[in-house]
Amino acid sequence: MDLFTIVTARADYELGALVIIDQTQLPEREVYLALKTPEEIWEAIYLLKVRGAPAIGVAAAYGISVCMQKVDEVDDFYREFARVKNYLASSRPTAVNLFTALERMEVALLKCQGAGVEVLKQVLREEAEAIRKEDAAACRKIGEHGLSLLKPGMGLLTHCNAGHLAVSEYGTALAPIYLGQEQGFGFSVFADETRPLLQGARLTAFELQKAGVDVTLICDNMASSVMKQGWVQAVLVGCDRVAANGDTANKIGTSGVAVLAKYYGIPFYVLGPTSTIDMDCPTGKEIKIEERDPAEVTEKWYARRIAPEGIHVYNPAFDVTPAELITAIITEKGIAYPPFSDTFRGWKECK
Ligand SMILES: CSC[C@@H](O)[C@@H](O)C(=O)COP(=O)(O)O
Repeated sequence: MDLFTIVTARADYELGALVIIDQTQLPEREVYLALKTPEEIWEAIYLLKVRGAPAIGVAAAYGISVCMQKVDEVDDFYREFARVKNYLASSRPTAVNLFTALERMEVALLKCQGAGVEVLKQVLREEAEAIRKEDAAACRKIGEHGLSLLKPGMGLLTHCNAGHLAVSEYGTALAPIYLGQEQGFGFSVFADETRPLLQGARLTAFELQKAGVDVTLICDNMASSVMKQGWVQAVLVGCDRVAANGDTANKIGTSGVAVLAKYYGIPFYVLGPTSTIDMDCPTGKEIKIEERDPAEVTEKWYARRIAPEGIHVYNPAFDVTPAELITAIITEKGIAYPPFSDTFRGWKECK
């Protein structure tokens, strides 16, 4: 698929850079950035130039690997690794993939204590690549499991962007849609624009249109109207962190869509890799919700300021959908139905 030629994040070791497509410039321009320092990588994650839970994890893994290729003293290696790891981990708090990817890189490194610096660099390169490949493979499986719950001709609704740009290849929430497209399912998809940063309008609409899917963009406050008219038979959303009880953090506005789906009797599906399930987080209450710059609400993306100067703004980037509103959670390992925790435990135990 033409869409899949877009590279969300990759390491270019000759250039000494993490290369990403700048998602803030989509859909107008497909611009790639070569990020060479921890500061540039931190800023790209913070400013959502690379975003989406798995993509942030992959970018951080490649990013730290690229930065560590420049360290030649074995004595400095572990100290510098810890410094860059902690720094990158401070870029965004909610998506667990950022932390698990960086932890995995550290574990790989710690297994090689006593090795020479070239071995350590190689280990980081391999681990980062393994993280990306596992995510891509998980997406395909998520798509297959998700598609088994859908029927040809269905109307679907999605919020934010959990597609190719947020992971790689099929994405998570969009994976059944891409697989269905390949198999002639003829879905019609409603993409919520997703205020305030418009990931739905800028990214999901772009992706689905490029893939030839029948997609209609709606403002967030139109979801109830399209559901009421019977145009939506299932909601598919991604996730940034799933607590052990199934409470799910995803882009702000997701919980509102879940409430609407419950009201209209529409199944509400959460799709993501098992790496997004955080068994150390018992419920959604323990998930840290990122709060962002008020300017994202008052002026960003608009030609002029749209709110009075000095207005108080509350700008949480995510919200938590309670497990009781979720019909099923679909991962690469299968489909979990409520109560979710036993299934999660089984998945986590058999790695
Ligand atoms: C497969 S991506 C899943 C989630 O990360 C996605 O739905 C989302 O909320 C992204 O938020 P963002 O702030 O754009 O990083």
